[in-house]
Amino acid sequence: MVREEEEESRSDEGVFYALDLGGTNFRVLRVQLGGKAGGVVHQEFTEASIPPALMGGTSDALFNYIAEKLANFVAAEEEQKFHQPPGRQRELGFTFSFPVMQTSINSGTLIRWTKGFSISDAVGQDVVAELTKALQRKGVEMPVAALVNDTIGTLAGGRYTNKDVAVAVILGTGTNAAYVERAQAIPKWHGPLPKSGEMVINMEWGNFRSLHLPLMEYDHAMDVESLNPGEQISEEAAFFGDEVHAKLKISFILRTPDMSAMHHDTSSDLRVVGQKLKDVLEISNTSLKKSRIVVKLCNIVTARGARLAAAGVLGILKKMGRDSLKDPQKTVVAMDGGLYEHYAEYRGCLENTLRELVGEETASSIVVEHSNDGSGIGAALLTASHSLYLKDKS
Ligand SMILES: Nc1ncnc2c1ncn2[C@@H]1O[C@H](COP(=O)(O)OP(=O)(O)O)[C@@H](O)[C@H]1O
Repeated sequence: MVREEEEESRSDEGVFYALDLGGTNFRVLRVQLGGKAGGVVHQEFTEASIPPALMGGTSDALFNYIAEKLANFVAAEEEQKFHQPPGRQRELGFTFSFPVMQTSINSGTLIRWTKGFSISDAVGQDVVAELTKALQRKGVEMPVAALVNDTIGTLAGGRYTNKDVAVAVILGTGTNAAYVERAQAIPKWHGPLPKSGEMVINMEWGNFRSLHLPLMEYDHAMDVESLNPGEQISEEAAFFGDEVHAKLKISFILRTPDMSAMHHDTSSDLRVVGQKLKDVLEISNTSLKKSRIVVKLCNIVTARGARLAAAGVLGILKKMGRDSLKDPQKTVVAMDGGLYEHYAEYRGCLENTLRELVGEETASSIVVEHSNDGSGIGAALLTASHSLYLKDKS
């Protein structure tokens, strides 16, 4: 839970940095905030992927790599574009989207890795301290003022420009959601109530389990397979001939962008499907009939994922009492993540399902919006509102 304090922070101005590590890619963002009415004056970012070897190495190796990219980006800051009020240090917001036990606004211990990372010596460590040490090793003196989850960052970034943003959903390598809740509706909160009367809930909905969403045999197979690769491969079907092709036995060989390309193949002979099967799986000469079945399969898998995500959003809207609005008040759901952004069929199915679930009348008051890197801006804003510099001066 994070207290809603952005409102008071708008007097902040200066250069803020945000670093976003949430999966296969990480981004570094530089923002010039223009004070009370100025908003975001300038922003620049750079992106890099995490080399697979570093995803399973040591904490130092990962954070050294990140610190080096950040150091290079900071060194490239141009004086003509970015101005820092005199005597004020640049500060950093760290968006770290893995399960963390947050111990303060700028510290938190890693509970476990997800999304393909497995760096055992980082588990149980304060990720802000790990990052800070690496920055110091690279000669970057930039305090980390806020540790943020990407859903929280997206919510804060979205709300900064549009007060109707009340929900943020990430659909990328992983998935999660956050929303604005009435503080009084949070039984486990016994502290003082925030002035706004609202708090933000980070749902960590990737861990959601419910009897209402039964796991299918394929879910179990995938779960087991992800821990013990190679042990749970179904060889019952021989769809592409009498034998199961060798590449089909390799877990996770078919990446979402390839599946998406096949799903969106509009050519009359489904040549993208044929090409992908050949390139990725080394299966050639697939008949048109079989290619059509492959597209249908892509559709089944996508529709299930999209409908589950829509059900999750409906759950939030119900909890907020916004699932049957008849008045013109809008509820904006800020979405981000590569899956939502790039997979048009997925995105369309999610939005149609949500409309179907809330009904036409309410659908007009629910707006699903792509928040383009709202998370980075949000992290920079939260950094500004929790500035260590301001704390020191007050
Ligand atoms: N062209 C694409 N079509 C479908 N899915 C895509 C495409 N490009 C990326 N993705 C999905 O987006 C995910 C990356 O999401 P992103 O939000 O960029 O990063 P991350 O969650 O790793 O920080 C990939 O794992 C992949 O599933």
